[in-house]
Amino acid sequence: MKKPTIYITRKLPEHLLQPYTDRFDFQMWEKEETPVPRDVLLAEAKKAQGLVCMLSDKIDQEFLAQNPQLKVISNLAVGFDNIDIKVAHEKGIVVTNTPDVLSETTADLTFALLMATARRLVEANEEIKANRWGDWSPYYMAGTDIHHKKIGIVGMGRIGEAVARRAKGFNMSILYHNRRRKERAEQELGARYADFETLITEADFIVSLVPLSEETKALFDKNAFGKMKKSAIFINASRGAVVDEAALYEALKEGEIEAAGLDVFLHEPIDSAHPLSTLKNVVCLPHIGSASRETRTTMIQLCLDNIDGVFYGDGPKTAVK
Ligand SMILES: NC(=O)C1=CN([C@@H]2O[C@H](COP(=O)(O)OP(=O)(O)OC[C@H]3O[C@@H](n4cnc5c(N)ncnc54)[C@H](O)[C@@H]3O)[C@@H](O)[C@H]2O)C=CC1
Ligand SMILES: O=C(O)C(=O)CO
Repeated sequence: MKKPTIYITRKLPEHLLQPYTDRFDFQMWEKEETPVPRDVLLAEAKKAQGLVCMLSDKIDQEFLAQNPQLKVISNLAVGFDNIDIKVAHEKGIVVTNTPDVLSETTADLTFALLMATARRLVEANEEIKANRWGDWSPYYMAGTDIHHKKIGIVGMGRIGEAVARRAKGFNMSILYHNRRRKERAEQELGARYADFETLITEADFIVSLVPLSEETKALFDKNAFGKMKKSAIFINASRGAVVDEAALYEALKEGEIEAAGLDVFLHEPIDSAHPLSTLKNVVCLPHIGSASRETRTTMIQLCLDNIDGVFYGDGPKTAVK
């Protein structure tokens, strides 16, 4: 058979594609750091039987209506809120994502963000860069403790559990909220299930690791921030849209909560003019949860293996159901 054409929406390293080139004809957007323009994506995808896409590509009804010939869409992410799964499935297109392989790396970053926010690491580093480090004084750059505090994890899935394992190592008490109770995690980690309201009211650190869906859109709103402790620290490593950003800004500015650590935003990328990045009590990161060299390589390989499985094997390793 003729080699299937696979369109890749961002420049990926040639050596990772090389093992598959006898079986696929790869076409690729030429830039690594700039997303493919919509018109190019629409034109190129029409010539392809498979697509490797990124979070920044909107695989919506319009795209899918124009590309019913696609057999597989392989998303370089575990989150798939950029893809209209229902419409893709109606058209018989297989959608795949990259679960598990990024869980530990994303949990490392989430916990690092929690620590950086609680202990004001970014602000402290800025003190030295701006030559403001003076004499020792008792409360200079004092943050808040992490050990023995209460963490509340909203979305106790693969990454949520990996964060809970890290929290256990810091002797934290662990609350979680999830669609389903997880008895195994409760036993292994001493985690306690709580409804959403109890979790946000009681936790010292509230960590969002819940996927973006109609149910979770703006889950963290004015009402939720109003219920948190004044000393609460909010961490978001899932998707920006689970937060009402204006409400978060108000809560941080008015001292309704103490601080926030954010890896994700409603409209990415943000810049220094974004209201949340102007606040001293916020640590902002440019969506780097899974960004280790090892994990990004593994994610790319999994994307390609999924496509390979659809065309030449027993199906994809990790299909979105
Ligand atoms: N910052 C970053 O770079 C990264 C962000 N992510 C985000 O993290 C999310 C979670 O990834 P995984 O842990 O692999 O997913 P997962 O599917 O294993 O876990 C999500 C958990 O949330 C729960 N959940 C879903 N809807 C809920 C609701 N309405 N209320 C309560 N619980 C609900 C599910 O039951 C599940 O246990 C991804 O969807 C993605 O948005 C993932 C990787 C990297
Ligand atoms: O995998 C995801 O969902 C991300 O956000 C990036 O790894």
